[in-house]
Parts: sequence; C-alpha cells; structure tokens
Amino acid sequence: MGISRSLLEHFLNWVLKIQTWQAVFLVQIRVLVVFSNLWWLVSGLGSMSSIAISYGENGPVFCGLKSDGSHLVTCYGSNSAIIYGTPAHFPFMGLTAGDGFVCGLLVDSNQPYCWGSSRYVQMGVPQPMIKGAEYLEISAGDYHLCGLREPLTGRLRNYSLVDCWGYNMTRSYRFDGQLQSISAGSEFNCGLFSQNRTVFCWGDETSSRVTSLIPQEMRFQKIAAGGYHVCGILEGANSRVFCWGGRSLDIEEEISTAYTGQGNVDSAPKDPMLSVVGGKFHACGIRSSDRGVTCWGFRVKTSTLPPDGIKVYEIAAGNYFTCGILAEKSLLPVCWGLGFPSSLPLAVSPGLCTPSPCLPGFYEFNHESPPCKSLNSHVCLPCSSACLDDMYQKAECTLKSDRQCEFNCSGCYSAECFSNCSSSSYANAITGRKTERFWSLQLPVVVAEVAFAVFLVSIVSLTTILYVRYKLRNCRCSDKGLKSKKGKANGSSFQNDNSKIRPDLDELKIRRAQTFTYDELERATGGFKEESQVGKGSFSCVFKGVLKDGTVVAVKRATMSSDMKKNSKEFHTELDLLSRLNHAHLLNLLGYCEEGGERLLVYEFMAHGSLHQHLHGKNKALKEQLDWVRRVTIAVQAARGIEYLHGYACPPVIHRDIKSSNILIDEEHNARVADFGLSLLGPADSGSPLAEPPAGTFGYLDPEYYRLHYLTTKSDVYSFGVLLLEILSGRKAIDMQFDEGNIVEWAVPLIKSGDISAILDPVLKPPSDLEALKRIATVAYKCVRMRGKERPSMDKVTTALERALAQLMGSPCNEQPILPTEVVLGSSRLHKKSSQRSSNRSVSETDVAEAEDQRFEFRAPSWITFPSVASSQRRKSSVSEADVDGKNLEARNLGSGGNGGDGLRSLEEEIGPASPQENLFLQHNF
Ligand SMILES: Nc1ncnc2c1ncn2[C@@H]1O[C@H](COP(=O)(O)OP(=O)(O)OP(=O)(O)O)[C@@H](O)[C@H]1O
Repeated sequence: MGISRSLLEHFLNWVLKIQTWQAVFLVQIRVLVVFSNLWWLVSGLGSMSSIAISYGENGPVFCGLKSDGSHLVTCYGSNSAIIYGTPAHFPFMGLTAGDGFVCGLLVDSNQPYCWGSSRYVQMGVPQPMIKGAEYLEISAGDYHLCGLREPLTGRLRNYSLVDCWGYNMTRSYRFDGQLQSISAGSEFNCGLFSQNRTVFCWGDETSSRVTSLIPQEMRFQKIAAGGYHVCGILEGANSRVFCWGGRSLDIEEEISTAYTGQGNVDSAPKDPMLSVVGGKFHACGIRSSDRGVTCWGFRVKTSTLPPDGIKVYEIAAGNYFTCGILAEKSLLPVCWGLGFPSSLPLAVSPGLCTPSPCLPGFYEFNHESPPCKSLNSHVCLPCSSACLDDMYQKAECTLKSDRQCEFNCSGCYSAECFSNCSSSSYANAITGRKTERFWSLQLPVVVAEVAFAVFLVSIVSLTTILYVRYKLRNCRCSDKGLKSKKGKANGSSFQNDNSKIRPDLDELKIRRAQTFTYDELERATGGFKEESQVGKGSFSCVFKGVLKDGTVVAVKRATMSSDMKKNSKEFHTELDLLSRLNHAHLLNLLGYCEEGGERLLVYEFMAHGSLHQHLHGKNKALKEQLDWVRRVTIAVQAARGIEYLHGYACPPVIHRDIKSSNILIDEEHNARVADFGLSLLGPADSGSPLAEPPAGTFGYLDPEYYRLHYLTTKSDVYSFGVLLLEILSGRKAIDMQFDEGNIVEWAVPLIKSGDISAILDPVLKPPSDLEALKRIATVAYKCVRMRGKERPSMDKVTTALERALAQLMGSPCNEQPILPTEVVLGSSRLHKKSSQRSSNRSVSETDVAEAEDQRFEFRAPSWITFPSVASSQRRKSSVSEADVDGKNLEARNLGSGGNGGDGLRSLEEEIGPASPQENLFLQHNF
C-alpha cells in the first residue's frame, strides 16, 4: 500500500509537471512560428549602462538612473545593503553591478563609487584609488570591478589603462593600443580596441576559455561579457552577434542538468542586433528590426519568458533574470527570468548621456523631461535597421528620431500586421479574404505542431516513468523488511520540500523523539530565562535545561521572527532529519514540542559548547586547551559524522551548513555535528538543480553550489575544508581584520607553496614533526577546490585525517595516549550513557568488540543504514572518480615544481599503504 500510494503521488507530480511543461512548450512553439525565435530567457552581468542588476545570495536588485535627467540613482529589490546604501544625492554617469553590489561612475569626479555588501569590492570609492585618476567606463564581474581610464595623453597616448579591484584582480593593467570599452564577466574582463576593433580578454579563473577562444580575426562594434562567455555585435552591415567561451568547460555538463536550452550560448541567432547583454549562462539582444528581445543559451527551468511583443531601448542582465526599459513614454523597466517581479514602478533613463552630438547611425532620445543634466549632453540611441518583412520604411532615421516603419497591408503575413491593418478602412474591405488566407496557411502548421507536441510529450512521459522506476530501484538501504519505507523516500529525487518526506516521518518521530509540552520545557529552563541561554543562531536561541528526571538538555527555541514560514521549515527539517539519523557524531535529538506558535527541539546537552566558541571565543585558555591532537580528533569525528550523512544515510543527507558553530563538543570532548535546519535529502549522484537560492553560511558556502545552484555532497566537503583550515589556523572563515579576509584565499596559496607553518595557529606550539599537519592542510586544500568533482569524497577525507591523527599521536605504543579509542572515533560511544564511559580507560580489543556489540544492540530500528564498516574496509572500497581526478591534477602540480611536493601529495598517496607503525595503530584503534 505504502509503495503504491507513494508511487501514485510521484506519478501524479510528474504528470502535473509534464502538463505544465507541455503548456509552456505549446506556447513556445506558437511563439516560435509567429514571432521567429523569441523564446529564450536570459540573465547576466555586463558593461556600464543606465541600468544595472545585482544578484547574489542576498537577492536581486535593479538599479537605474532616473528618467528626469537628474542622474540620480534609484534601486528596487531585496538586498537591503544595496537598497539602504544607495547614495540618494550623488549624480552618476552610468551604473554596473556584480554579486551583492552596485557601482556608479560619479559625474563629479569620474571615479567609481560602490555600495552593497560585497566582501571583495570595497564600498565607497574602491581603494587603492590613484589620485586624480578619471574613468571613462566601469564594469563589474561577480566579485570585482574594473574601470577604463580616460584616454592617456603624452607619451602614453597609445596605451590604455584599466584598474581593477576585488577578488584576485586588484591591480592596474596596461594595454598597447586604445580601448574603446570594457566588459566584465564572472571572473574575467574583456576590452574592445578602438582602432582595429578586436577584442582582448584576461583573467578567466573559471577555465571557460573565453581568453583562448577570442576570435582574433573578427571586428566588433561592441561587446558584452556574461558569466563564462562573451558576445559581441560584429562590424558591418549585418550587425550579427558572435559569442564565444563557456563551451569547453565541464561547467557545460553541469548547467545542462540545471538549465534547459537548445544549443549553447555561443549559438547566437542570425538577426541583426542593436545591443547585447550577457547573463550567467545566456545572452540577450535587442533586435535591430523591431527592438524586440531575443535570448539564447541556457534557461533556468522555472524562469519566466520575456513578455510577448515588447520593444525595449536598453537591456541589462543579472545572473538569472533580465530587465529591459520599455521603448515607450513610461520608460518603465520590465523583467523576466527567475525570482524577480516582472514590472517595476520606477521610470529610468534609456541610455547614458554623452557630451558630444550623436554620431551617424544614432538618434537623440527625446522625452518630456530632458534625460541629461547638461543641455549639451544627449542620450544617443542606435537607429533601428530595416523594417520587418511585412512593413515598409516610412521615414529614415534622423538625428531626432528613429526610422519609422508601417505595415504593408497588402502583404500581411504576421498576426500583428493583420490586427493592425484590420482597423483601417482598407483592411475592412479585405479582412475576410485575408483571414481566410491566413488560416489556410497556418492551419496545417498548427496541426503539425500539436501532433509533434503530443508525440514529444509521450516520449518524455515514457522516459520519465522509466527514470523514476530506475531511481526507485537505485537506492538500496540495508534491511529488506524496510524496503517499503525506502521506496517512498527514494522516489524523491532531491527533497527540499519537507512536506514530501513528512508522511514517513510522523511514524518515525513518534518512535524516536519524545514529545514535550511547552510547560515542561518552560519549567526545565526556568522560564527560558536569560541565564539559561547558551547560544543563539539566526533563527533560534538555545537554552540549557534540566528535565524532571534530571537529564540535562539543550532546548532550541525558534525565535519569533517575521519569517515564521522559514522558522517552521527549518524546525521541521531538523526534526525530520534527526528523527531518522543516528550516529555517534551527530547531535542526538531527544524530543520536540510544537504548540501554537512555539517550536522547540530538545537535544542532548553539549557541555563544552561549540568548536567556534573554543577557537574564536574571548577565552584564550579555552583555545590553548584545544591542542593539536584534540583539534585533529574533533576534525576526524566531525568528518565521520558527515561521512555517515553522505555515505550511509539512505537517501544521503547534505547538511549544507557545516561550520565551527555547528560542531558541538560533549562532556568528553567528542565532536558532534549539529543543526540540520538547512539539510536536504537526495541521492549523492543527483544531477538535479535546486530551484531555491543557495543557503548556508558566508565563508563556508561552496562557490560552485552558490554559482550553479548545483548541490551535491561535495558542497559539504567544501565547507568541511574551510572548517579544517579554521582548526589548523585558529582563524575565522571570514575575518576582515586581516588583509586576506577569506580563509581559503589566504591559506590555499601558502599550502600550495609548502609553507604550512605560516598557517598554523600561533597560539599553539607547532608539533615537532609537521608531517601530520601537512597532510591535514593538504586535505583541506583539496576539499576547497573550486570544482566539486575535484574534491575528495568524505570517506576519503576521513581516512586521510585518521591517518594524520595516527601520525600526530606518534606511535601506537605512545607512552601517554592522549585520547582513548572511543574518543578518537567515538563509534562505540553510540547510545551509551556518558557516565558509563571513562575518558582515561585504555581500550583492549575485547572492549572494542563489546562496544561494537552494544552499538548493534542499541541501533535504532530505522531504515537508515548504519556505519558498521571498519575504517580499513572503507578505505579499500572508496576510490571515487573525484579522487582519481584529484590525483591527476596533483600529478600535474607536482610535475611543475618540487617545492611543497610533500604538502601536495595526492589524496590517493595520502591513504596509500600505511607504515608498519601506522598499521599497528590503525588495527589497534579502528
Ligand atoms: N545541544 C547543545 N548543547 C549545548 N550548546 C548548544 C547546543 N546546541 C546549540 N548550542 C549552542 O547554541 C549555539 C546556537 O546554535 P544554533 O544551532 O541555534 O545556531 P548556529 O548554528 O550557531 O547559527 P545558525 O542557526 O545561524 O546557523 C551554538 O553555536 C552552540 O554554541
């Protein structure tokens, strides 16, 4: 019954999705036939304009120069740092925006001024700023800003200077030749030379090959960089667009699962274009014939299409949505894509003001209020080219107005033309005949479209059903008898909707977690008094309490915030997950209470608080107490907890918020992974994207997940890598008191250069042999690789850390074993009362066996499988693709220089044959 109900639900879900998709598809086909190729969506980054779009984890923002000629900026969106930081009284020449920030070119000083919340681009006038430097244009990438200096004079007149600030780019670049304009992509920049109209790009941390694929022989009128590609409008009469980059990357594979789209962003349409903008994985252009919008490239599945038949003066793109300024009196922006309102209530300027008269090919924009402050300045818009096929040119483009087209009513074949002409007297006479002719032409097309769509939908349905069945078979949990439950869970390819997992859980909750009344918990915590509060998170406060039976507990109480929905979601996620998970190094949930608006979770109390408190608290003694062995032990234990989530829970769990404040330390200094409020269920190999914006904590957030919304267990690996760096260095993940505020950016180059001691916490004396810490630093460095595929899996990480710990502890016959086995690995601690344990006991093999027995004896009757594999067994079976990749990469790194070779040994080597001493230690302890 369970299986069939669940299957039915899934099937119905799919059918619904297919129907929606079918409807969209049919609309798309119609639009394709009638209005050529108006069906792609965009989003993007780009060059300076009168409008700019910022994106990022704090939400999108649209900013534009007001249409009243004041040059003042107005913004709309959800990133409060940008909205509240908008300088209301500074006039700007133009705007550009990146991830979490917007910059404008100040009218008065010709220098950039930025506002928002970027960690990389300084707010205000970016520093260092060369005194007296003036800029012609500015352009922002994801985490950087570049400015093209005003043309140089004297002996430097044949050079151009571009100054950049932000992630990896703070320096000046000098170019041989004059640059007309610049455009910034995600992590690169391009410039267009004025004389030979060729393009030069530099940067490109993303290996999207924009720099190597530059079409040397092509000449461009203008260029626009997107996330990983560049598009340019070619010189010459046809003004076609050519795009390059973004192709050769494996990124392509990844985006193809997260986005829909025929072809790539480099298959630009043939239509002549007036303007082009680059989105993250797409591009959009304004068609020269009718100022309509055409977009191409990859489209986020759930995003909206550009409104039918709009005409725009200018467009700009964020990462997943695009906005255009309507080519009508209102000058209102209209937006499409993902996660932004479709229309915005602020009239904005359609272009930048230039002090010189408009050149041939441009006309001067006229509006009721002059668009520029100075009467000598003008907004010059490019003239549209030839009219549509069933139109004729009534008037040419002049300095004062664009060319005018009118429908040729005797030769209509577009619906627009028919509807237009039907209002004229001429058309009245021939309407009947024309409509008949129109339908006689269109009917076979419509029938063919419908037949094709039905065929396609059938194929998709069939494939979907086969895929669902395959997926249902794929996730095997251990116990046969539990299959029915697993079937239900497996059906959800990637759960971020907790309601879907709840039916299974109600049962489990009752079985595993006790319900408490609010009164009980209020009594236990002394009325949630301030003195019992032991911690505070974004959505909750944590109190120490004592239950009636004397058990000391931690009670997590959701704060009464405006975002009750989010609170409730996190509460249920945590409750659901903890009810089904069980591991020595995960924080145990004892019960919960949900009464009225109150939501409380009751956990085991962790006497030593969080790792964050130890590493970064004011108490230096606490930090010193955490010596190297303790730190590495905590790392091993936390790694094991995460490894369990990824490898043994079924379906796997992705924690999404691994950080030092979520690693708690119990009475016996064992680490426990806590806080499952953001966790998601999903198969480890899921290729599905997440529709919701990435979540996690700044500094720990996997950049790949953040950029691509593509979540795998490797995102936790990244966060764990940051945690390892934090443990080694004692620095916070983000600490702006240092020049290099981001721990990854600071530590990775040092590790790569083999200078491990430079990153070690100065509070602790370095161990006599640095080898073990070198190994850990190497693991950390591999965990924080930009590409998830190149990061090791958690089981590899655990094994490497275990080996490092063994090495750090000297030898198996260490005179003073610092931590006993159960503390080192903790598995035997599972479900054992702490009082039964002795932290100084030496553990014999019999003890281990007993502990193992106990583990099985007390194992919860959950369908979640349990890690019963010995470390050594796991080691043999865990050669993942990623690690092999990693190995190759390392081999290359090593080949190029011996320095730091040890530090950069591949993980494969890391866990290669153990020395006899290590073997002995491992056999004894693991
Ligand atoms: N079981 C527990 N025992 C003792 N202290 C705890 C326990 N659970 C949480 N804490 C303390 O409360 C703090 C807040 O925990 P919580 O999980 O609510 O938020 P967080 O993870 O720190 O932040 P955020 O929710 O923003 O991610 C922890 O950092 C820790 O110091």
